[in-house]
Amino acid sequence: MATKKAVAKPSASKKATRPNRRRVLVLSGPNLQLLGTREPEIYGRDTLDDIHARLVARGSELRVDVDTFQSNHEGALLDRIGGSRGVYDGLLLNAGAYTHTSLALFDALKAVGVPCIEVHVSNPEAREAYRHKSMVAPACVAKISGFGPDSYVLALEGLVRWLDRRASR
Ligand SMILES: O=C1C[C@@](O)(C(=O)O)C[C@@H](O)[C@@H]1O
Repeated sequence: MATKKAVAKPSASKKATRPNRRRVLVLSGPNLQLLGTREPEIYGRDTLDDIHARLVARGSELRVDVDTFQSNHEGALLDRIGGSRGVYDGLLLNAGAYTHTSLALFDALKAVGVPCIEVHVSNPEAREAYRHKSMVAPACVAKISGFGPDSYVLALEGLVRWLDRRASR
């Protein structure tokens, strides 16, 4: 008697396909090159290079290639965001003081539609009133702030979860 082999049907829950590797661009704005010596009681003692090294290491555990960029110039940040569509799966953006002023950064994020997590080392909402308003927040999928230099790594982990969840929908 011929026996039928059971063939497993793909279930809805198996739909999630995880891409092999992802690419994430980490952008830091004005004065963040001074981390390490800048008001350490607020920002801690890690340099931006320390943070970038940790992001690259965590990224390789998460199968994410991490590129990093810092600039004090709004236009340079805009150029990197503007060139990110189709190149990067996601962005992390600590726009520094431009967070509170830059309609142009908001517009750039909206224009490219690449998912972005807003990042802050400090917790701006717990500081001076002029830091409470974020121009970029409405163009971001989430925000991580107040964890010191760990904010960047937590934001990378959060972005990966966000991308995984989107891929499984
Ligand atoms: O430059 C910065 C750093 C910051 O973005 C942060 O990472 O905590 C917070 C901003 O208010 C400030 O202008």
